[in-house]
Amino acid sequence: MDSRFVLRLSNVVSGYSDLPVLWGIDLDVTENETLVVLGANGAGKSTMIKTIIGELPLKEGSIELLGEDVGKYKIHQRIGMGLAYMSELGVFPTLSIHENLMLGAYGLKRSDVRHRLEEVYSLFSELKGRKGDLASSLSGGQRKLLGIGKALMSNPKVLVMDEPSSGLSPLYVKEVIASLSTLTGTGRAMVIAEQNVSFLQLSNRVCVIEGGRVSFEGSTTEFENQEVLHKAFFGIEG
Ligand SMILES: Nc1ncnc2c1ncn2[C@@H]1O[C@H](COP(=O)(O)OP(=O)(O)OP(=O)(O)O)[C@@H](O)[C@H]1O
Repeated sequence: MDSRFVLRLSNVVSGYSDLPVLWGIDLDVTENETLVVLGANGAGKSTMIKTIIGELPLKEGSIELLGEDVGKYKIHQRIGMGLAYMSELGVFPTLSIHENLMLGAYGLKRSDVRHRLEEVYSLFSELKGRKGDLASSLSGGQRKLLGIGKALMSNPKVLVMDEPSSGLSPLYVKEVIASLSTLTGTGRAMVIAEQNVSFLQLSNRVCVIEGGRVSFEGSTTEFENQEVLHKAFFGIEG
């Protein structure tokens, strides 16, 4: 087993009923890497994220997290091993920013909690100034940041996100990208499923899903040099 891979999907087949949505996905993510998973509506991006975190069972294939086969592990077991999932559904509007972050610290030692809070507040200083405010008072972009901050409380090795841009205006998308850029190269791998190509600013590698299959996988530079893909996603000649 190659320890450089923090996450490895081999021949992953999964879906919601008897008919698979993902048809044999192979994908490796190395530590410190930011992988952006692109694809059109219905391509299978969310299904892939749900399968990685353990919300959907594997029909075939395997998933390794930090060298361990986690295919049969439940979500909480994967999270305990170093996987985190950013979801805005995990942000509770009637709780304060601080209380939301503390929910992400479940099971941590008190001294670790202090360190984790310091890191999250230093990454997202606008949350720090509003610790006591209800999450419901945050803007859409700030709510996403709180979701990311909450996921970071467990100090994950692999952070996965499903469309962090959804529902955000271009200005807030910029804000989220700027905040995520402070996370790149901090020893964590990030897997970001997106339709918004602005997220390529963050990525080292790109994976394109079409009809539940990987149609491209390579460096961001390679992706940008692929005229057909470039045109398909940017709508312009490469
Ligand atoms: N809960 C579900 N039950 C049955 N089929 C589903 C379910 N969720 C998604 N699908 C189907 O799985 C396929 C892939 O959907 P998925 O949500 O993974 O795509 P996506 O690439 O994330 O798209 P989008 O960008 O629109 O969110 C689609 O055909 C969709 O209809």
